[in-house]
Amino acid sequence: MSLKMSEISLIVLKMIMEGYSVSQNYISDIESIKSSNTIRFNKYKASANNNDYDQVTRFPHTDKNSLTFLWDNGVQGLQLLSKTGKWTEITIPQHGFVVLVGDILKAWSNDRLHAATHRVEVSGERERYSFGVFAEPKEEGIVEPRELVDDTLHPLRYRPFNYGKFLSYYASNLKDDALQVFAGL
Ligand SMILES: O=C(O)CCC(=O)C(=O)O
Ligand SMILES: [Fe+2]
Repeated sequence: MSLKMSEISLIVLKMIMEGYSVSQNYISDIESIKSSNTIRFNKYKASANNNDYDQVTRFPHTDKNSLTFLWDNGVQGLQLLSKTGKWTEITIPQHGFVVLVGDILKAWSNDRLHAATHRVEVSGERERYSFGVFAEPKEEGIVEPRELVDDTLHPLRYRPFNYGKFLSYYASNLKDDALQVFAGL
């Protein structure tokens, strides 16, 4: 499973980056600091009210890794915040999954890709279970946006940074603007 997921995450990563016509060298750099995937199960109580946060991923957040793959047990509840500030419910298809861009891919793409803020709200009587595979760089990997940068519309937005240090910084304050504060220019 983990090996297959690594392959899929690399294919999706490549498709996205090739869509932006970045050089093969750049894609190889991104690939070369790939790591294994972290896996997480989430459980959400049925009809929990909004103050009853039994699961931290109920809170609005962006994922701090590069790409996230999500499945659920058919009890919907995942919501994405649009750029215009509207929450939209996302249905994860029964035999499919949803891919979310995380902060690391946002940085690598020099903000061309948007890491959507998301949260979970469960209503109804059934518990929600979700399963996430989180593709991320090695802790010692350096995230360095070099391409997709130009002087006019897309000036460089992030300094090169170490993924492990970024995670430690986020873990120490849990603020969702961690990427901007830690590495933003
Ligand atoms: O349960 C979900 O659908 C979302 C989970 C999530 O956002 C996460 O694990 O980071
Ligand atoms: Fe998430």
